[in-house]
Amino acid sequence: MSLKSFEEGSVFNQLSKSSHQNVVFCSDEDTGLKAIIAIHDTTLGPALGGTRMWTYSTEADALSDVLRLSRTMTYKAAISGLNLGGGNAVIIGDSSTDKTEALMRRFGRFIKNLNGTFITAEDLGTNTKDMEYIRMETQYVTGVPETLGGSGDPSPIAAKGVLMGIKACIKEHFGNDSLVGRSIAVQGIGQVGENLVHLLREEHAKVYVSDINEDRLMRVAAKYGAQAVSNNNLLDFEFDVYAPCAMGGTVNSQTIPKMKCAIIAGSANNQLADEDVHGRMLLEKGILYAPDYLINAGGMINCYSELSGYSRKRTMQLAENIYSATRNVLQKSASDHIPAIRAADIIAEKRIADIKKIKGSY
Ligand SMILES: NC(=O)c1ccc[n+]([C@@H]2O[C@H](COP(=O)([O-])OP(=O)(O)OC[C@H]3O[C@@H](n4cnc5c(N)ncnc54)[C@H](O)[C@@H]3O)[C@@H](O)[C@H]2O)c1
Repeated sequence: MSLKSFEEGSVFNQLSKSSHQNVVFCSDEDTGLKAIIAIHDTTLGPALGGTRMWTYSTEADALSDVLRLSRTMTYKAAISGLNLGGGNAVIIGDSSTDKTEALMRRFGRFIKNLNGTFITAEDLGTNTKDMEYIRMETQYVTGVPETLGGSGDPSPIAAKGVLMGIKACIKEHFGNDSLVGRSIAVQGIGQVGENLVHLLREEHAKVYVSDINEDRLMRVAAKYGAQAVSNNNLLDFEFDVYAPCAMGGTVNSQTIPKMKCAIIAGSANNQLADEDVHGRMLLEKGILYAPDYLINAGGMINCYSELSGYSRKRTMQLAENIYSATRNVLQKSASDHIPAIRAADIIAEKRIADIKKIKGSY
């Protein structure tokens, strides 16, 4: 193999194809730290993104995840009108056995060395305690506990944003955004899902819930007066809205033909298994899709607010803006006859290009 060609999927192959501004590999033998920080774009501001700790099978898998996640953060910030860029970090390891104070603080030193171009927050496998350790080494971290001046748990804000996305879709489809009597299936009733069920019931929607955790399913169903549905045949039922709030990839070539819902709008990241293929399939089937990175931006909005002095009221207002942003995307999707995810990408890319131009002019 010549030095000019890289093996498909290899670390160098992925880097050669990516459009990231900076990718930093962090390694420390003493603490066992192996991490990658990817900064995708800082046109709009410093790159903000979570730190995920996960047992990746290969280093190439870890790189692929961090490149994809950081790019999504760029689009999420851009479409939400935030003055932030997109970045993300992954630590390779088992969060239940490999995580130590020293490892998190060593990782914090790597973030410090990036001089504010990357700001992190919690993600899968990390929590507010870990953010506290990072904070001991650098100021460039959000999501620290409320007792330390942070914004605390972002999931109520994330759920509020998803509610706004659902209401915007309901308005587009039914002509008014009342949720009274609308049927909504929430798949995954964890931190975001449970908050969403609460908000939906307050608006008198008929809520159906499913989760792989039976105890949680029964508890949440009873607490909010929702109906529990088996996770295996959730898509066999007819709902107005399917709200995926667990894992990604549930909207795919196998599930779309079975779907009887009018709308898909939930918090899960990367809901479409393949954005191009499945975005187009939804458009052709007439199912409205609220782009995941737009309506689940509440977590990022929460971090953004923390950076500028946290105010719950202002944060809620920013989350409420997701309603008009979703309506813009759906209208562009309808008028240009393009998938909603593509319409969202175009709007986000235009904001970045416009700001890049004005930044280049002084
Ligand atoms: N927490 C946030 O602030 C936030 C912000 C933006 C996006 N998200 C995304 O929203 C989703 C949910 O996040 P969360 O913080 O509520 O997670 P969580 O871990 O608290 O809850 C996930 C729930 O989904 C259930 N679940 C897992 N696999 C399932 C399956 N196959 N079918 C049905 N249920 C399943 C789990 O049992 C759990 O109850 C994730 O994709 C996350 O990336 C979260």
